[in-house]
Amino acid sequence: MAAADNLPSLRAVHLLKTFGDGASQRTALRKVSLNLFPGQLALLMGPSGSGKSTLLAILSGLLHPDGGQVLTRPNDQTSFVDIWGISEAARDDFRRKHTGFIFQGYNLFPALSASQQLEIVLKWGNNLSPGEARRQAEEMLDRLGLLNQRHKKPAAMSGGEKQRVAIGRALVKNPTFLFADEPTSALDWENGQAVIQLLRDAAHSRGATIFVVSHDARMLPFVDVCFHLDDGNLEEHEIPLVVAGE
Ligand SMILES: Nc1ncnc2c1ncn2[C@@H]1O[C@H](COP(=O)(O)OP(=O)(O)OP(=O)(O)O)[C@@H](O)[C@H]1O
Repeated sequence: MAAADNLPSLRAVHLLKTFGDGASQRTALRKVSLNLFPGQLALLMGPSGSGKSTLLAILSGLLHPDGGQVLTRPNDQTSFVDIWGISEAARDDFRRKHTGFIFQGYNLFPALSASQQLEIVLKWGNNLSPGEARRQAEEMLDRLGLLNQRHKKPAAMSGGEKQRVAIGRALVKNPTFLFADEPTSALDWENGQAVIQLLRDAAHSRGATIFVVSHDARMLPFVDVCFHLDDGNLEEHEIPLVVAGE
């Protein structure tokens, strides 16, 4: 199991979110609360339109909730930061220093090679020298089976290659929090399993808190906790006792 300590690294408290007005109003989250811990790989499942992407965006500091709090404790600090109670500049800084994202649409820079996509994060986010950034970028691409593709730009990559580059870009800076929206959707199961194993390693060996939205039930045996959203209501679900790969 995960090396979780007894204090959460991230707490959501009574999150509310509604979109639109009048007849077109949609309530996406209804008083959603959860605790995530250091070293934990958490999965969020639920039907289409149940609020999964909304919750991910609020937890990761990208979408303002209508009510409730997101309390985070980066790098095992003793006190919590309320990410929606600080200034926008402080929130941007928090995201840059402590969080990684894997978006559904990859969000790669069209003009940059696979290696440069990772190097830019290391130079900008972690202040590494160009040489060290390249070394760490290539090490990560190698783990993802992409070293030979390091000079390719997104237009020349397959969907699966783009997805793995996006995953490498999120993992390479060793974030405290990693948020992923359908990270295995463009992958066959062999590559999907490799990605899940990487996420699991990042949680269990480096103590990251990883929150993954996925429809892929094959992920279940690999995760430490599973939440289910239904029409904006969150429940924690039992996961299988046999943990894969250990
Ligand atoms: N920007 C928006 N404007 C209006 N309604 C929105 C917006 N974003 C989400 N919604 C609505 O909020 C609800 C939850 O949407 P959300 O995208 O969070 O669901 P989801 O579970 O991620 O769905 P999927 O699995 O299809 O990606 C839906 O009814 C959706 O139509």
